[in-house]
Order: sequence, then structure tokens, then C-alpha cells
Amino acid sequence: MNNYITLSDIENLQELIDEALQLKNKNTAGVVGKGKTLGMLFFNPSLRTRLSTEKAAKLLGMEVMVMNADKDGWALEFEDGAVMDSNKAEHIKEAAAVLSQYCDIIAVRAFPDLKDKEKDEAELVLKSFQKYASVPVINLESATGHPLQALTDAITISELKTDKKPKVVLTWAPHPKALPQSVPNSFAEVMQRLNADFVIANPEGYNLNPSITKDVEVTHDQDEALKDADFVYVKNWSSYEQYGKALKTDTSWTLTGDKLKKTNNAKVMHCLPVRRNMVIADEVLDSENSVVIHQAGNRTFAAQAVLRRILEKK
Ligand SMILES: NCCC[C@H](NC(=O)CCC(=O)O)C(=O)O
Ligand SMILES: NC(=O)OP(=O)(O)O
Repeated sequence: MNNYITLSDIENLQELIDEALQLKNKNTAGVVGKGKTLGMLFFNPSLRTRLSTEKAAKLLGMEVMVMNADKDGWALEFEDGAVMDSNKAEHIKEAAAVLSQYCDIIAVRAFPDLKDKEKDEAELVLKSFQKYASVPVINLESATGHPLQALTDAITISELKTDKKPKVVLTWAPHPKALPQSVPNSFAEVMQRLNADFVIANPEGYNLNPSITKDVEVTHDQDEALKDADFVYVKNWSSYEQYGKALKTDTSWTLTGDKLKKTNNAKVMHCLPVRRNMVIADEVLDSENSVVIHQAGNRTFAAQAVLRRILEKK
């Protein structure tokens, strides 16, 4: 693997899932990363991605440097040919080239602004790092995708499924803020590559980018979708059609214990952080059905499998 920017960088998904599960079960510490450095730049907050990726790198023997790039770094200019006469002190051309002197792999988190669809879809921050860095780049959640999360989700479903072809429902849930579509986009992508009966439930106005969901069944009837589900993946996202808008914040789509009763005793997933009693009710998060902590635990092994592939250039 040369980079991990999108899920399309994974050629054989099942093979990578198996590798991650082997790493988990053997708790393999490696030496493949000895003498190598991972640099992580965060333009947005993080708990899981930051610490699980750091842990994964250290398990492989790597050194890790982390920077809260939005707060501690110079404000970066990404426009080619810009006259830098305002608040941007450093151009990505120098920043990425310099970082490539210090790091063997660069990992970047950069959320969308959710104001201009075209601009967000151009993935300027991540793509500029990729363009101007001379080392591999990893996506730690970008404007349109979160492929490390999606790999984790695929690992978790493969590990916990009892049916060869489980029914998996991705359901929208309310949130007071406008959130990226990155997590549901990547989840929808990864589910199309797994053997599952996959359905997306969201209110009208919340359909995801159709070029990502392709011919996945999309329904506006949450109750109907939840029937007999084996896995329920809960997530809020802002509208794609009315780009970046939070159109609905009432709790009628919150995943409650009553709704869970319609499922086949489903396992409940969420990437976290989760707003309790807004996105998922306490009674669900605190029940045996919730696998969100287990899921977050798998972040380390997803990151370890990806880092190892990049280090081994396999
Ligand atoms: N990386 C996991 C999710 C990150 C982000 N959630 C958030 O920003 C939640 C923030 C809040 O609840 O205030 C998202 O949905 O893409
Ligand atoms: N799920 C996830 O990416 O969590 P963080 O935002 O805390 O990294």
C-alpha cells in the first residue's frame, strides 16, 4: 500500500480484515517500524483516532510525533499562486516537504467546512499533503471519508457476525450540530464490499451522495429498516442535498430501546463520540447490545494493519 487516502487503496478487503484480526489475537509487537517515524497532524479534535493510531505505530516499533496543526502550527495556505498577504504564514508546498524530512509517514485529519460542496469534495487539504509530501499519507478523517473507521467497522462486523450474510442497517440519528458525511460515506462504501444485506435509513433531505451509495437500498422509514436487523450502525450527518444543513434535530429518529426491539437483537455500533439521548438512548448504549467500546478497541488493529502494509510496501 502506498497511501491510505480512501477505501479504494485496499485491494483485498478480506485479506486486510484477516491481518488485523491476527494482529489482535496474537497481540503481535513488530519491528517493521523500528527507526521510522509517524507524524500526525490534526486540524480537528480527536480521541480515538489520535490515540489508537499512536498506539498502533508504537506496537510496530515506530516513533510518533503529533501536532494540533490548527492551534500550534502556522496557518497554512493551500492555494497555488496565492499572494500571501493576509493571515496564512506558510504554504503547504514548504510544510509538506519539510514534514517529509522528519517523518516516514504523514497522517492528517481535516474535516469539511460544510459550506461549499465542491470545495469539500476536492479534498484540498488531504490532496495537497499527498501532492507535496514525498512520503506516504494516511487519512485520519477528511472532508468526505473516514477509511480507518470504515476498516474498523468491517473488522468488527466480521468478528461479531453470527450469520454469513447479516442484515446491516445504517440509520441517521439526530444531533444538534451539522456533522460531516465522512463516516457514513465510508461505512456505505465498505458495506458494499462485504457480504451483507445493507440498508440505509434516513429522513427525507438526508440522502447521502448517490455516487457513493450507488444501488444500496435507501428508505425514509426507520422502523421498517430496523426490522430483523443484525447490526444497527447509528450516525448523524448533515444534509448532502441542502449541503451542510442540519434540517431536523427532534428526537424522533433517536435509537431507543423500543426501536431496538424491532431488530433481531441487533448489535449497535457508533464510531463515537456519541451524544447520549440525542443520537442513542442511555438504555441502548448501556445495554448488552451496544458494541461501541469493542468497536473503538478495534481502531488500534485497523491502524496497525494499514501502517504495516505501508511500511512493508505491500
Ligand atoms: N471521528 C468521529 C466523528 C467525528 C465527527 N463528529 C463530531 O464532530 C461530533 C462533535 C459533537 O458531538 O459535538 C463526525 O461526525 O464526523
Ligand atoms: N471515531 C473517531 O474517529 O473518533 P475520534 O474523532 O475521537 O478520533
